[in-house]
Amino acid sequence: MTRAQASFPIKICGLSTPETLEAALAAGADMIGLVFHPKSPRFVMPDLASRLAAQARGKAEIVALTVDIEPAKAAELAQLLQPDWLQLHGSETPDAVRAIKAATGLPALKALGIATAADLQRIEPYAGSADMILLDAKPPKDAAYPGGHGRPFDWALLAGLDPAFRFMLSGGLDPANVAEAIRTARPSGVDVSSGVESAPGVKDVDRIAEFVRAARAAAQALNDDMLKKAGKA
Ligand SMILES: O=C(O)c1ccccc1NCC(=O)[C@H](O)[C@H](O)COP(=O)(O)O
Repeated sequence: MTRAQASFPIKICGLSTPETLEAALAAGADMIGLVFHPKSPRFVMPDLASRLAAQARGKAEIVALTVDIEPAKAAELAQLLQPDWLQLHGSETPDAVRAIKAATGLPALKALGIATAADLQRIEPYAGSADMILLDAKPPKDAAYPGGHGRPFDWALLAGLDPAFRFMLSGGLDPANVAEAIRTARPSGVDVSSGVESAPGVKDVDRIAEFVRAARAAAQALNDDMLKKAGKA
């Protein structure tokens, strides 16, 4: 079990400079995401990605974000970057997730876009393949890339999920709304990109620190509440 699977992971995605990565590490982020989708404003070239990964290694889990990557390419990326996780943010089927995992030996964080209650039925087929599910907003119809658009979805849709199901929540989270999102959706972790930026692809060190602080406090309050309800506090 990785650190992220054992705790309430807070992930800062789309980091692309040593300074903003340092801010995420100093704030106590558990996971940092590097985006390998060329159409993204957060895309990092392999050389820079390797340097950022070296900076983060041992301090936070490194997540390589890909979109519909072929297993052989994923194996090359895994060899180059030695990440702790692959985030699969395209339309990868459960079989594709299995093939990518077999080629890389890495755990998979599979992103699923949620807009309506019917979308929740897409979770179950990944039970035997993805190591963690990330429930995200769907991208705008004409989007050039499939994530990181800063759009929230209706968190109340998740209230009926089995409390034992561990998932990460993302989509339009920011320092001001993350506490409410955690109270409503009761996720096992959170992920942010746009909400800690001043412009697409430009991370803001103060917003990163505020986000981690707010998410950590809300996760602690959620945990206290669950212990209280279970009669353990
Ligand atoms: O961030 C991107 O540019 C990106 C490109 C292609 C696929 C996914 C991408 N981002 C995903 C994320 O950053 C997060 O996992 C998540 O969707 C949160 O994004 P945001 O709503 O911007 O906080």
